[in-house]
Amino acid sequence: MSEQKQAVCVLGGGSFGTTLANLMATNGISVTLWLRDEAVARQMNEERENRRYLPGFKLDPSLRITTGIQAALGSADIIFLAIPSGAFRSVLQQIGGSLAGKAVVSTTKGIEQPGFLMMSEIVEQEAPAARVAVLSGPNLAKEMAAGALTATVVASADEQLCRKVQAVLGSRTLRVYASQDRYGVELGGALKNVYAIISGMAAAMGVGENTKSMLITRALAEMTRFAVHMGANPMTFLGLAGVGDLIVTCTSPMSRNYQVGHALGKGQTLEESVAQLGQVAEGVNTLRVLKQKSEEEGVYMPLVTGLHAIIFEQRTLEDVIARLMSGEQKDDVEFAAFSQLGRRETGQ
Ligand SMILES: NC(=O)C1=CN([C@@H]2O[C@H](COP(=O)(O)OP(=O)(O)OC[C@H]3O[C@@H](n4cnc5c(N)ncnc54)[C@H](OP(=O)(O)O)[C@@H]3O)[C@@H](O)[C@H]2O)C=CC1
Ligand SMILES: O=C(CO)COP(=O)(O)O
Repeated sequence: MSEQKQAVCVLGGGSFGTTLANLMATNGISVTLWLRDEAVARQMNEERENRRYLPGFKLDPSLRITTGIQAALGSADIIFLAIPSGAFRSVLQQIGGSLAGKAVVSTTKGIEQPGFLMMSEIVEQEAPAARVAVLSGPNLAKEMAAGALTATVVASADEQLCRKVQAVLGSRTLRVYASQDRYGVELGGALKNVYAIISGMAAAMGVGENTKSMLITRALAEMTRFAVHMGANPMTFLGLAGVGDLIVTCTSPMSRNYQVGHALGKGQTLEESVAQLGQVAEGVNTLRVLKQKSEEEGVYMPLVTGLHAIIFEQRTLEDVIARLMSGEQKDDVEFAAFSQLGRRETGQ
């Protein structure tokens, strides 16, 4: 069968699932989008628009939308998961047995606790006979839906699977790059959300351009330090799924994590900020998980520690900033990090 005849299923009818499904349907791929909410599915089928999560974008006439998860899987060869991390495992548990031999691509940017598990590791547990990949990169759903030129990364040790995903997703507006560092690509996507919250907060405080640049660059140093400690390839963090995604979410008010940070910086509580958003901001949970893991592993992460202190330990912004600025003065680029190339990637 030629790659163009692939059948695809997308699980999750939020902004990203809808965007990906629609992009592939526009490419001429046979796509079924599954979502759990009957009323939203009915509205989408009637009006050919996802008014709840992606208002203003018309859906391709060929895109099928259903709330029947087994019907959605049908004969699909590739299944994309765009379910928030908190619900990811429970959705897989409904269908794990049907995924043997299928390609399963996680697009979710979060971490499960306990276990500090990436979403692809949950796929391996719940659907052990599936072929697994992840998709990550600077991919604001609304911009992709609007046809903005965009690049993303598909990562898997299974090169043939990467080619399959490139074939169904790549288009005149979307370039899909391949990587073998699945762990690093996935970790990059999850970690940057925390720094997007910090950047949104800084923007709300009216900080200068030097400060914004310092934050993004030190965020990259901090996330790379952690990732290298965990066995990811540091070079991955210089790519689209690292610095690329960090830049877009730390600078764009379209990022939901940035929006939460901005609301916090304007003095709202965490509960108010999240409720006002009405969509998922994975960085809040990732912050909790990362703070705990960095302490267990003894990895120095002052930005994570500082944000955690503000959000969860009732410390003032002024106090945290004063501490960050008076810490020991260290080296700029930690070249030692680059001497250990991806233990997880090379299986060492
Ligand atoms: N939006 C973006 O720009 C991008 C998002 N991502 C990642 O994609 C993932 C999904 O995010 P996104 O689409 O943006 O989220 P949204 O907040 O836009 O939508 C969440 C979707 O998940 C559904 N959902 C929640 N819980 C369940 C459940 N238990 N079973 C079935 N469906 C459920 C919601 O359904 P309901 O309405 O019924 O609650 C809704 O359709 C996140 O990890 C995010 O980080 C990655 C790249 C870009
Ligand atoms: O991951 C994203 C862009 O790459 C989306 O970011 P937000 O979840 O912060 O909107």
